[in-house]
Amino acid sequence: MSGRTPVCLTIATSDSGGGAGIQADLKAFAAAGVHGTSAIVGLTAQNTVAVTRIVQIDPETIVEQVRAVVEDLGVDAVKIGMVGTSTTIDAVARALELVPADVPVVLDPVMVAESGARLLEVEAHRALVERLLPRTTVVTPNLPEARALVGGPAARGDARGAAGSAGDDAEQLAAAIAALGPANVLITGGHRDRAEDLLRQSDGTLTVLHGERHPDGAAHGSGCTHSSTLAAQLALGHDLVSAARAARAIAGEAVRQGLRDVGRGAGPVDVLGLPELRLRSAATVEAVAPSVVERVGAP
Ligand SMILES: Nc1ncnc2c1ncn2[C@@H]1O[C@H](COP(=O)(O)OP(=O)(O)O)[C@@H](O)[C@H]1O
Ligand SMILES: Cc1ncc(COP(=O)(O)OP(=O)(O)O)c(N)n1
Repeated sequence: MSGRTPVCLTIATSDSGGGAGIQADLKAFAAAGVHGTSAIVGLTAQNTVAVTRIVQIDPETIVEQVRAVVEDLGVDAVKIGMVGTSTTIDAVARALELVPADVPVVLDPVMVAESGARLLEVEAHRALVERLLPRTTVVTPNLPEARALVGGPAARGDARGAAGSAGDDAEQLAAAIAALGPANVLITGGHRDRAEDLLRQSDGTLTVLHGERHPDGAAHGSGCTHSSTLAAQLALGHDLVSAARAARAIAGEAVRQGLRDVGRGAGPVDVLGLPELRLRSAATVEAVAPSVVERVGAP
């Protein structure tokens, strides 16, 4: 990698609760040391227990946001998150034509929130498969989303699904999804017994990415954090297996140190290590600007 700061672009939806979506993506980019940019395709009124409203951004504004970023800052990797409707998917597909063909695209096929709300209209599944998967470098479904992509039961409205058993169908699902056009498939492990991610590369090679399962309770945004970290690692120039390993480790750590004291539902993951940052920023202000501290403290 050259000395230039890598730039990542998230094309996704805002989560007003700050746990998932655009907000999680920008935090994951920052944690990885890349510059984060965004094309916001929709807004959710969302907290840790519910999604109460979803609004889509108009298609031309979506395309224009991507154009503005590509033409000036350049893009080293793209992450696509919640896209919501087929009209938005169509705009995202048009916007991707502005991104150079050799730039990796990570697609997180977001369908259902941790709180249970549906985030992708059922009629939009087909558009996601037909318009976005063929331009995708790595698609990162969780197990229920993987089933839905190949037309399984999750497509009928239970995309959250049950945790897979030790003998779940991840390998067969990865092969079936690969046939739909993405270069590589990474089935994430949050819904699998051992929280193992499974990577299927374009040549059919399978790699299991092991990691500890941490107690649930603060996993809101784990999928967004995972896919954004993966995009950032690719932007940094790492090969796919190393990038997938880093994404598994960092998403797992973000769940482990997740904010169980924030919200009444599943708390947001913490990819930045906020308690440590709080301590560090207090010490830094003392160290670099004692006069400011004195002035703030003065009557
Ligand atoms: N409880 C957990 N402990 C450790 N890692 C987890 C846990 N839940 C999810 N992960 C990791 O976080 C990433 C996102 O996984 P997943 O939960 O499957 O996605 P989503 O949030 O889209 O449902 C994966 O790398 C997964 O292995
Ligand atoms: C606006 C928005 N985008 C994505 C999600 C889903 O986030 P994800 O990390 O995939 O999964 P959960 O944390 O919700 O399980 C969302 N809720 N909102």
